[in-house]
Amino acid sequence: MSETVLSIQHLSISFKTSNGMVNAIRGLDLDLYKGKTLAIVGESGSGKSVTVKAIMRILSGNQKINSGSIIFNYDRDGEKVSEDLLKLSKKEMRSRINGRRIAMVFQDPMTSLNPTMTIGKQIMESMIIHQLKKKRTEAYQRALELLRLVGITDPEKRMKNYPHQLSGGMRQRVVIAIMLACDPEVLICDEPTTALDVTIQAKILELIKEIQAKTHISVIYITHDLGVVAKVADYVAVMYAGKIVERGTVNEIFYDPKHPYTWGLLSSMPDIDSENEKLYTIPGSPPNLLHKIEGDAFAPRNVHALKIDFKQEPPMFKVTDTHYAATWLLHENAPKVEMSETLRRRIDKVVKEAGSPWKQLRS
Ligand SMILES: Nc1ncnc2c1ncn2[C@@H]1O[C@H](COP(=O)(O)OP(=O)(O)OP(=O)(O)O)[C@@H](O)[C@H]1O
Repeated sequence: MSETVLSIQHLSISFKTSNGMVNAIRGLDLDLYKGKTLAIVGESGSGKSVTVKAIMRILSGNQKINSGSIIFNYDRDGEKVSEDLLKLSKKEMRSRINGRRIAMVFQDPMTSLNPTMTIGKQIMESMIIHQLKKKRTEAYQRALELLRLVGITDPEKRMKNYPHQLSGGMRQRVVIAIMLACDPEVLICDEPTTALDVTIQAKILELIKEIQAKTHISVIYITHDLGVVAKVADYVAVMYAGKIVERGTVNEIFYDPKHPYTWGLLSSMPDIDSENEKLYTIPGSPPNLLHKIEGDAFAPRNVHALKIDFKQEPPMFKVTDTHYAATWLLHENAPKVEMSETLRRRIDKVVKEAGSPWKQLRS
């Protein structure tokens, strides 16, 4: 296993609201490895965005970090540095980390672009702000190089364009170029293709993979689209109600999932033939995070729940060195419950058809 770039340990975050404290992240542990892609998946409200915003330290003012650390390991002038991002001031985050070493691509490219500035200027600005030593001519050459890297033809001409002169897919490419301008160690992608049409989505995903192969950047992908996960991820973390309930390599999560919630997510993902089939949806809805959760947060929705699930939270059981799941079904005394035959058959089918893209799931 490669080096750990980011390590989140025992993270707990609440938000103060007029109804009380929302316990959005309830003890989260997660590692990102150098040069690898980690996909964080889960239903809406499971805490994916809050997790990555905590890394960037861009949570809203009503946030309260109750405990935990986010250790970032990187090279600074040839020296290995290990810092807890939660201990840095906002100013330090802005000047040394955000955009410089950890960059984020959002769903809507316009949130990251300045409509009144040419794209060339925006890419160069990013380099000049963060790497003061760069000369303008050097920055110009590097901007051209980055536009080529993200697949933009005729970059000299494009440098003079304003964002509104580009298509949605092109804008997202430009955002990626801006984010790469400072050679960050980590790129966080928050549903970066959701706003784009399906063919453009595939191209952007391909692009991020190509860039990763060239630059060995580490990528965190947050999405509720398992089709995207199958295409981009090396590792997958499944989130439910502010916790990681299963994590493993992409193969382990797709072909040997252990948590009933992961079974549910995989079952609700359409394959190419299920166009006219009624898709499975996980019964019930996620818990209200304003209230204290007894036992396993997924228990009320889990048809395989055991008595203990309603009383005691399951620990992370080890399946392999890379695969862990928080379900009492993995306890040695638990009854033997496997994923349904239908899901097994579907997964087998998809494995056989590997390479054929699963239809995009959008919820
Ligand atoms: N500023 C805030 N104030 C109060 N609650 C918040 C705030 N931000 C997030 N939350 C709550 O934290 C929980 C996790 O939200 P988060 O946005 O991380 O979910 P998500 O998994 O990213 O969902 P989606 O896929 O819809 O983006 C939700 O219950 C949400 O309502």
